Amino acid sequence: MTKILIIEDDTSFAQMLQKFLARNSYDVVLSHTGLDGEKQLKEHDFQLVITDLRLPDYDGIKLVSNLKGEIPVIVMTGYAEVSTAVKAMKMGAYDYISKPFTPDQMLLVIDGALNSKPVVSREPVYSKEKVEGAKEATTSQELILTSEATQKLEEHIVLVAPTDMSVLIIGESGTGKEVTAKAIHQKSTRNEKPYIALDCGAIPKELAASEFFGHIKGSFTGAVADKVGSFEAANGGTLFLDEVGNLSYENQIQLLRALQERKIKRIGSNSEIQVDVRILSATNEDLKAAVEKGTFREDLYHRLNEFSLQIPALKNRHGDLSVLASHFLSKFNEKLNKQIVDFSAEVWDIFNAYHWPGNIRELQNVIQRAVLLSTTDKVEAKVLPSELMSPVLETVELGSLSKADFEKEQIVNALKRTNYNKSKAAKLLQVTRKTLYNRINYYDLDL
Ligand SMILES: Nc1ncnc2c1ncn2[C@@H]1O[C@H](COP(=O)(O)OP(=O)(O)OP(=O)(O)O)[C@@H](O)[C@H]1O
Repeated sequence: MTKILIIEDDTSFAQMLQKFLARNSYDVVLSHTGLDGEKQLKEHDFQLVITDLRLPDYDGIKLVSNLKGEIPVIVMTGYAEVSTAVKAMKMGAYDYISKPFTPDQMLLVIDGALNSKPVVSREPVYSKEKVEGAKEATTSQELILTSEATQKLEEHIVLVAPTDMSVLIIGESGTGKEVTAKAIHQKSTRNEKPYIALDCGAIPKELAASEFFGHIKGSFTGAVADKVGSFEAANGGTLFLDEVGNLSYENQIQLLRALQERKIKRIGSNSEIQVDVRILSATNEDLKAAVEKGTFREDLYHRLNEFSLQIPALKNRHGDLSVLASHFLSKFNEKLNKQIVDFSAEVWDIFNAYHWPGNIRELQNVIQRAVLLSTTDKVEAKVLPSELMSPVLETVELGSLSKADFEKEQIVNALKRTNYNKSKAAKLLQVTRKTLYNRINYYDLDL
């Protein structure tokens, strides 16, 4: 029986969830504090953790980061906490679910998490042995790029894919860096060889070398059997290093050496193994700035970045939004056995006005939830999560210049949505009319 740990300080809600999941054949252990949750994790083997993000004695994000991707984690968030949820996902959480949610939504997210790939995906997605499966994987992971903002990106993918150049894929969380990496592999001459993905953000630094290069039994405490590292597993094919900016300095040196010499040694072994691997990597932080700050090695940066692809945030690719939304609508219609034909005009307006901090992943989650909850043949606004309805000015520090563009966009969107009625726009933004006027003057918005 699958064992799940729920960490939630609201005891009656936690018990309700426990009963529901027990009826669905899950073995659930409850913890009402972060510290007790940690204790339970030490004492039992869980296949999944579901945790509230705000615990009185503990920060859910810290818990996610401590687990380092060893067990999938789903975070439960309250109203308008998407940005924190996105942060949790960057730290390695599998997914988030916004309260209030229906039991069926929870089952869907649990199902996804339990079937998610482990930190190191050993599955050669497009290997020779899996030609049959490869087609399936391609359709389910279809890369949609249709807007002007992504036209160049598509051209660049087509040009760089057949080469052996290492590609650095840059973009916010959920913009599609991993699907882009898979698409490059698929369009390359290595597409019948393995594709291995390694999440550098989720491996503890002491284990990174063993993940990269493998080890032999007994070479360190915990090395209970021989292990093939990602370089060897990807030999002849492609190695995708996700969140590469999170590698420790020491791990950066080890990686650089392997890339320069094209040879590796398993930990504890003296024999060198020749490897032929194409490296794709991804980052959601500014690696150039990390180089300037001295936290990321410049030589490694240039090795990884023979070519770079910048994936725009969803809010900057509105031409793609409608195509992506329709794509996810048919995907979830099929998955959930529904026949919803479209979104209402109001829903389209909301989609277009929203800033999508979780990018395409968030859009996909919103549509999955909407398809599940819809009872008519059109998705209506009432089945959308509440955070989409109210722009999140309150999470933006007013006056912070780094957030200026975002804030300007929020103001313009709110005004458009209220037909330029400043009182209504101020209400929507949850600021006073006076603040709104001040911000309009401050930004010199021509309205
Ligand atoms: N262009 C796209 N077309 C279709 N689906 C997409 C596209 N981009 C992303 N997706 C979907 O959105 C989800 C998130 O994509 P992906 O995991 O590639 O993002 P990411 O940028 O690697 O995120 P993270 O930085 O959090 O790892 C996936 O389910 C993916 O299939």
